[in-house]
Amino acid sequence: MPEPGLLTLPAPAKLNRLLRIIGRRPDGYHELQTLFQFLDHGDTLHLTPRQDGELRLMPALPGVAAEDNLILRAARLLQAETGCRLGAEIRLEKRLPMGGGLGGGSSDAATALLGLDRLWGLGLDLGRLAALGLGLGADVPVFVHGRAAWAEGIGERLTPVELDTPWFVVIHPRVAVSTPAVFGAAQLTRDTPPITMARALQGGASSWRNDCEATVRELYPEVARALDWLSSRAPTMLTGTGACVFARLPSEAEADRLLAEATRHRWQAFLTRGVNHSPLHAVLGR
Ligand SMILES: C[C@@](CO)(OP(=O)(O)O)[C@H](O)COP(=O)(O)OP(=O)(O)OC[C@H]1O[C@@H](n2ccc(N)nc2=O)[C@H](O)[C@@H]1O
Ligand SMILES: Nc1ncnc2c1ncn2[C@@H]1O[C@H](COP(=O)(O)OP(=O)(O)O)[C@@H](O)[C@H]1O
Repeated sequence: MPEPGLLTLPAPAKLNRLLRIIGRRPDGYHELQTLFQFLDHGDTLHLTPRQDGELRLMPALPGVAAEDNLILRAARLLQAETGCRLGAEIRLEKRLPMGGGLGGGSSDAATALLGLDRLWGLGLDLGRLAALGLGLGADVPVFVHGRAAWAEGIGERLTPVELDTPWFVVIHPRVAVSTPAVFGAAQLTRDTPPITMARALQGGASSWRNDCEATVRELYPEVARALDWLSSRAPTMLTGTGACVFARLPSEAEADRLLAEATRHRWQAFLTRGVNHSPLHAVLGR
């Protein structure tokens, strides 16, 4: 028997198919140009309403205090913003590595915002939920809108795009990368000339690069080893500030063969496909 009021929702991963750092704002945040695409792989959230207004999250994530968990922060923000007096019981099935550049925390937060909006009958539009989400992290708005996107600013100015949808073999080099450490590194290049979205799309996947790669290679030798191994077999990039690296394959069969080889070499890896529409929005019908 399904639990009454239970809502089970995906929190998909993302890849940065391209990432250019074109400047730094006075507040220290970096101005980016990036292409976000979702994956058909991610975390799952199970939400049930509570009448007493309490928020409970299970299980705890190693190294993350409950109050710092982006799911609880999103839930509290929504309660504060709307005056809603309902609460929720939230169970998180965590599959995405933390600090992996796959946006797991941001995606969990977006799924909590959209899921609780539905559970509590709030009816907020995506623009308002995205504005709330931006206060939790630069990557949250793209997950709220649910469309693959060309992003500018710190990642909040979004234009929906339809990208190619290859199969990917993603390797997690078993190290957590600190996003502030990469953005704070002296050697990071911050002066890549801006380009138009049209030019970026015209260039196609073979022209896309990630400006964080050289710095992440220097700071995290495990990531450099994964990039070297994978790129000798298929076109490969770093996602976000890492740690995950991904190879792009034209067919599932080729991706399967590469995954098998990666596993034999004891890499922690998985196979997935790029999707331009978030599976979260498909489930919610938004
Ligand atoms: C760079 C990206 C690309 O997708 O990478 P990943 O973190 O997913 O690897 C993201 O924009 C990251 O977004 P997110 O992880 O939400 O970052 P936030 O929590 O907002 O910021 C963490 C810290 O990174 C730095 N930061 C982040 C984003 C940005 N455009 N410029 C920055 O300088 C700031 O020092 C900030 O305090
Ligand atoms: N629900 C959550 N899932 C993952 N990380 C979270 C969550 N809540 C807070 N965090 C914190 O956010 C950090 C970045 O997480 P994550 O989004 O997984 O990585 P990235 O931004 O590199 O893709 C984690 O190291 C953790 O400290």
